[in-house]
Amino acid sequence: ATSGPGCLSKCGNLSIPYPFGTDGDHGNCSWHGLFSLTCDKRFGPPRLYTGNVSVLSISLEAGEMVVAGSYSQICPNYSSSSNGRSAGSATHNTPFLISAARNEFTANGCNTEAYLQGREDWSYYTGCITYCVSLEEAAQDGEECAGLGCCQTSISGNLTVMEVTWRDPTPVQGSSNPSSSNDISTCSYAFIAEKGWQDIGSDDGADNFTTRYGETTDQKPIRVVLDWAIRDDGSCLLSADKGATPESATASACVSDHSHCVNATQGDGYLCNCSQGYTGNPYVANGCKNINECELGTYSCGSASTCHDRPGDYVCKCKFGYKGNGKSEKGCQPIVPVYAFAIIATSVSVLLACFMIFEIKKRKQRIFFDKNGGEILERMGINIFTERQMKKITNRHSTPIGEGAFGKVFFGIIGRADEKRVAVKCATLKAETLPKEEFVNEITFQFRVSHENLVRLVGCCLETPVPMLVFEFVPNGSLYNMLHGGTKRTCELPLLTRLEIAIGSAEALSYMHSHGGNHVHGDVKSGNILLDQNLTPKVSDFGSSKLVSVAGMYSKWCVSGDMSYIDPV
Ligand SMILES: Nc1ncnc2c1ncn2[C@@H]1O[C@H](COP(=O)(O)OP(=O)(O)OP(=O)(O)O)[C@@H](O)[C@H]1O
Repeated sequence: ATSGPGCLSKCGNLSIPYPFGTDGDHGNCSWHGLFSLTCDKRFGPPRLYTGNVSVLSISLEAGEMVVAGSYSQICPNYSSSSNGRSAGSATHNTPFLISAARNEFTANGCNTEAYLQGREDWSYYTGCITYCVSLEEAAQDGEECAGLGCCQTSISGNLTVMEVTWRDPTPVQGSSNPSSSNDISTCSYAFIAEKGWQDIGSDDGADNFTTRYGETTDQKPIRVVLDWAIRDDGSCLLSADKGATPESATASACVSDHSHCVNATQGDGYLCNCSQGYTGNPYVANGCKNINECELGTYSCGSASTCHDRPGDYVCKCKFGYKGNGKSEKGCQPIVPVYAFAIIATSVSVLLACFMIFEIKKRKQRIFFDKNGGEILERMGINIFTERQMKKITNRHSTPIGEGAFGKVFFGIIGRADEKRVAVKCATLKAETLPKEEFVNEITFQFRVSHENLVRLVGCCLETPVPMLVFEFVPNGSLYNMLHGGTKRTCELPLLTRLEIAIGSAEALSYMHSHGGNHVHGDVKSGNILLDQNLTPKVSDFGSSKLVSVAGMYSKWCVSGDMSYIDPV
């Protein structure tokens, strides 16, 4: 990120980010030559220097540089007077200032006063007094510097010149002279260093000063934090067309897209920062690069959302079935609320169950239809009704007109315009049907025979375990009811009518015996002789006992019929 070819981007392990650069042999690499560093390759690894001070690290974002500082010491054998050796530092005419926020002044020793004098006119003056009766009393490594063997104090900002001076402390009134009363013969040290530096152990586990009061050989470099900034180049300009927000502040050194200007931490001048969502070097063209938060894992998206990178930002897109903003506190909410899911799921299950019941019923109906020879009968032109049609015909079995051994008989109406009244026989007991072939023959025969004294078979429904038989409706009920039903009509039947009923019934039997081959009724009784509106007899149940027999009642003797009419032999 340096300004020209041949400029070093690294010195040893340290990066040299622009505006810093190594000038001299390699040309003008630093910004306006003001951030010039030198890389001393005589060391292995090479060391970076600003002037004669070793650079330890550079931070572009914070505008800080950490350098190796020096310390001042005074030892008893040098002098018992006030002035010892002193360490000074000067940063005037450089972009650097000693960071007041990040450094502090420390003095270690027993019975000593260390002063820090600063500013170019030496008008700044602060100091630290330490005293201890014995070294045992002095603050040890890691203990707080509170005056006993160790003292620390904050420093003022904007210091460009500093120097440490020493003086023996004035004896405490009432106590004996410390310098003569104790035998402490250690050296004292004073330095400016990064806050907390003294208490941070070095890599090999030893304290930065091996002992605070002993010889300071092989100690780690004292870390001093310097604030740097682009100085003498005006200050940040707020751009009106961008809403004059701090993020819109510009300055000539902030050349990268997505960068802005911020005021220097200390003193005049400014720093450049990459805008939020970008990182890199704002001092070079295109130096600020987008941060892919999704890849780095530095995003915070709610559980129902996924991270998607955007230039300078990221979005949390809600997963399928959710809506909202995964970045917001509310996060992504299900599009369909949970209770709606439950309702939908229940409805779907109910629908599914209904569909299955319907399917199972349909299959059963098909099985019975096939078993009862439905296809053959259909081909023969027999009226075959579906179970649904039967419900409609009987108006859901709403009008029962009688009950026999076989089951119940319901009144029904077929058609609308030319209404045909019918009697529908439905089995209520578990019954056995004839084998398919015989059943088909019998139905066909019943359907085709036609005699005015026979109850005509109109059709059948084959979708039930026992087929439903549909007969023409005979309005005056059975002869039995007419004779014994307790109505006054008993006396109303004149002899001639009775004879006509007997003749009509006999003609029906004769017809069946002569036209129907082996068709015997098997259950001739007054209950099976029905009377129409003209009291014309119509023999019913002819062959229907054959079509359907009640299991376990008659079939086991191979005899069908009413017990009271059966030949006792
Ligand atoms: N075609 C029909 N028209 C009018 N009513 C009928 C018809 N068929 C039957 N019924 C009425 O239904 C009653 C029962 O008839 P069903 O033939 O089932 O039994 P049943 O003949 O009385 O006895 P069983 O079943 O033992 O022969 C009859 O008594 C009659 O009143």
